[in-house]
Amino acid sequence: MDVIVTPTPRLKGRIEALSSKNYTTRYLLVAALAEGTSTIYYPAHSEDSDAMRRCIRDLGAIVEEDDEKIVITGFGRNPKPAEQLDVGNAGAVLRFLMAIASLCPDVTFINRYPDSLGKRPHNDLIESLSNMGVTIEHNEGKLPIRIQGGKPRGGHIQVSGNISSQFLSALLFLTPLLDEDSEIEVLHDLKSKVVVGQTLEVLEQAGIVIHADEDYMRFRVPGGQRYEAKTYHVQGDYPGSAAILAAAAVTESDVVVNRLMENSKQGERAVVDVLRMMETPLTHENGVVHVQGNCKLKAVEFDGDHATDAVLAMVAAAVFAEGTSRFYNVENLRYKECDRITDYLNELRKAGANVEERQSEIIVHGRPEGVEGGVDIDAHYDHRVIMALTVVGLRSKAPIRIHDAHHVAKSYPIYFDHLKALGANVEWVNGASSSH
Ligand SMILES: O=C(O)C1=C[C@@H](OP(=O)(O)O)[C@@H](O)[C@H](O)C1
Ligand SMILES: C=C(OP(=O)(O)O)C(=O)O
Repeated sequence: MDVIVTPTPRLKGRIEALSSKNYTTRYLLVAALAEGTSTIYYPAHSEDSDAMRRCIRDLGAIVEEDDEKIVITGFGRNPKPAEQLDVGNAGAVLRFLMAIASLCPDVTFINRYPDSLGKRPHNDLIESLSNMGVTIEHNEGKLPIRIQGGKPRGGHIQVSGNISSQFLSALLFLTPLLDEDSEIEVLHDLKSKVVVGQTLEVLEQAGIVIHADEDYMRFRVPGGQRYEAKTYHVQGDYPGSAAILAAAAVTESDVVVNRLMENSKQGERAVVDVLRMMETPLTHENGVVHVQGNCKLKAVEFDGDHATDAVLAMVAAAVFAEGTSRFYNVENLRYKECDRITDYLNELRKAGANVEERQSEIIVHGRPEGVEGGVDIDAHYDHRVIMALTVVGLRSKAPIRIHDAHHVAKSYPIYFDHLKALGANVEWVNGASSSH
């Protein structure tokens, strides 16, 4: 399915932020790793969280749900031997479960998205798990991946952090269950460091003890621990809401988004500060962000690694800012659902934006007068590209058509419903290519 985004000068209304994808996948996992029954209130409903739910079920968790909650009876440290797992296009779900699958005799992760997740590298985690005694067959570090585990060894574990923080998070979920104590040492740089804070927060809520150095480069993990069954409440999602807030910033708007905690550990909450730095009129109080956009934005310089999943939305806002914006330290955007630097900037250029790339930087020469639009956009299987290009389309001179926009459901299936509720002119239409 495609979406046609027709220029929309005004947005107005109030929405509830969707629930956080990253917290939902983590709570599902720790609930599965506990032996009793846990309850997760207000879980996210998206392809990625569905992937985690499906896989923990395949590994033996009992999952029941109604409109407001999921109730899970976990398998503890004894997942049921599953032959195959299908994580869809979800990177974090794959990496976390690769670690947990090493408790199973023989599991293969299938390659259902060869042009997206199928291209992403997992070598760093494969190397760490192999050094722990797990046998792994893989396609040059990519899917399909077969894991023959059983009894991985703790001890001194090294993992590289310069491609993705998910490899480290995966080991933090696994090591408390091992017989031995572990010491995890992060090699090179640690990208998306803030997300590790979410992993540690959830582990602590699940009763797990981890001693982390302040810079998150070294961890001591006592072995022989048990995950406790608990009740969890999922907070609102900043990465998805970042696109809504950017849309409000580039239009004349009066938009309220509820359920965005000021003290959240989601790095993407920085979108509020960045929009403020860009001089968008807004307030953030008691979990409510209120944007009163006036179409006027100033350029900004920002270390994107603090808010990885909001960078594309911020770049979309910068397309209409006065001056040149720079988003630096973002190289690992190249290893996501698509190359979020080269592929994304190509689509932005088609729409008329003036953007440049460096290996680890995105530079935007703003066009406050608006961009031409009137083009077809390739989604590259990437929900965040779809959301960001929609923001650009709202302020284009002619409509843009985003092909295969249904991939927005990876994290935010109701994104276009929310935008419509705010008055945006967005319409689903049947796409010519149904193969994606
Ligand atoms: O741990 C997680 O849930 C995530 C970590 C980040 O990935 P990287 O660490 O690969 O940057 C983020 O971009 C992704 O959407 C979710
Ligand atoms: C990159 C993302 O997710 P993942 O790495 O889990 O596929 C994302 O949600 O933007």
